[in-house]
Amino acid sequence: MTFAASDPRGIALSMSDAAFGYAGETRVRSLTLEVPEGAAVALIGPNGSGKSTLLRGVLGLAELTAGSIRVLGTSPDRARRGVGSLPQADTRDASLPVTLRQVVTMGLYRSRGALRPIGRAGRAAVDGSLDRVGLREFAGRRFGELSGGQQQRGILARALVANPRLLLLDEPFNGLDRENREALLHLVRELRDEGRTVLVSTHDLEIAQQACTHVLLLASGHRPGEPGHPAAFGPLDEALTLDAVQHAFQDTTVELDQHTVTTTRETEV
Ligand SMILES: Nc1ncnc2c1ncn2[C@@H]1O[C@H](COP(=O)(O)OP(=O)(O)OP(=O)(O)O)[C@@H](O)[C@H]1O
Repeated sequence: MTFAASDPRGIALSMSDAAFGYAGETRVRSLTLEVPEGAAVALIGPNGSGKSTLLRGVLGLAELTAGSIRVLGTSPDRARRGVGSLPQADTRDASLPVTLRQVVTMGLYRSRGALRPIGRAGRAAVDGSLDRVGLREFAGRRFGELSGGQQQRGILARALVANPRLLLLDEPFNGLDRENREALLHLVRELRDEGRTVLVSTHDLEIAQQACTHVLLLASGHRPGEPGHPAAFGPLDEALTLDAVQHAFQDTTVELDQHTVTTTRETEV
């Protein structure tokens, strides 16, 4: 199924001065943005700037400590059925004795409930999702025996199986070899072309340029422990400027348009 963008396009995600955090403590703040349906947003920022926290906020798993958020026209909790997510690789437990097919099938539980039989349509959705990431032949393998790149694609198949309108991918390119990276870039473009909305966090500006329509650059707080905040948001060619990158990546080296940019930390706050 595709979600062809109507004209004018719907808004998949909006935030108004939103802030997210844990136990009442804000970790990323001042988020005001509208993401049109069918956009692919690269979420870029240094370690600790709040990329994962923001993605968890969209899922309703991090606390909204200020402002407001609407996901697919409703609250994060109500929107969950329409949202697929790929958490960061280090948060997964690959030791469970389950097959790849079982892992992907878990992606259907949210929409059907774990106790209802999956049925023919569900099995077809699982097969389709495995085909999509090129892993159908590995369906019966134990998940923990697959390579890191294959596990990543397996989790992506789990995120896709319930036909989500919004996909949240947390650092999906980390640790991928060139072949897996190209396949994933291709898939992100394909999902976008189908009218789905994608938010993908990455440290890699090249990925943003190759697969995304929009960029949200996050900067760390001015002092250690302060929450991250946006340095820029908008269509890629407007928002991904050297100034914004320098603001976001203070005191680090990044690459933009094949140029290596070394930025220095501002002494003023
Ligand atoms: N579950 C949690 N409970 C409390 N604080 C947390 C939790 N998860 C993250 N944080 C804190 O929130 C801040 C932002 O972390 P977050 O993981 O969102 O950043 P990030 O930009 O995704 O970083 P990275 O690029 O390293 O993954 C950090 O100070 C981190 O210590």
